[in-house]
Amino acid sequence: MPGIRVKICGLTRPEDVDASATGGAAYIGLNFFPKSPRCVSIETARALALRAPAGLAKVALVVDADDATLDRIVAGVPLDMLQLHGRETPERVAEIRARHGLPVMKAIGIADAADLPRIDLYAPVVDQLLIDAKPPEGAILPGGNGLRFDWRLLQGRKYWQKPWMLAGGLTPGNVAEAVRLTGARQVDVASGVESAPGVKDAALIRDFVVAAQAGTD
Ligand SMILES: O=C(O)c1ccccc1N[C@@H]1O[C@H](COP(=O)(O)O)[C@@H](O)[C@H]1O
Repeated sequence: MPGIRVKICGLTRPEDVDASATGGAAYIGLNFFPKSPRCVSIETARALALRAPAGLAKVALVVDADDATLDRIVAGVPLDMLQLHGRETPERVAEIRARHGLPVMKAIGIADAADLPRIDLYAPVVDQLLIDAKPPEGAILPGGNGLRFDWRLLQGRKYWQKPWMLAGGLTPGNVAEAVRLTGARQVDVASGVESAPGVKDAALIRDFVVAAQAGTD
């Protein structure tokens, strides 16, 4: 069975790119949400993206970004995908995908079974789905909170119309169990591989990728 693909999200420093590449990540996430401790400027994101070796996909994370913001990001940073992590409607997702010519991944927040139909709602208009924990009411960040949801909600549901990633509160200590329970073939992590908010830890990145692979054994 092919290996699991890992996304390390919210890189802020050149050494984070190196750690993600040597650790075996398939994607890196560059965060443009101003309220996040992981937010980077376009200039920093460009430098990080240019440092990534061939084969390491660069994903821009945005939250309800307007066209002008997206235009600046796409013009300034070499990217492979856009991650929409706000309240973008399916119509807005389709519009962004058509305007920028990049694959789009939409984050869907899950708290309980009532949230699952939203996955099918977005599947027709995206290239990938990101199934994340729903943020608590009033949270400042719509993701990156280190919160998990009940992975059993995805048991027996491992196929959707599009490729998907599991996210939300994943750590080197729990990712193998998450992969086993959900059947995920791709996983995404932000806070679970940090020593402090916005500061990635190379050893945790390495441990996370190893543990994610172990979940497929
Ligand atoms: O990481 C952030 O700061 C962030 C901010 C706004 C939206 C999404 C964000 N991160 C994404 O959320 C998931 C889950 O994060 P965590 O692993 O629970 O900390 C993460 O994989 C990012 O894609």
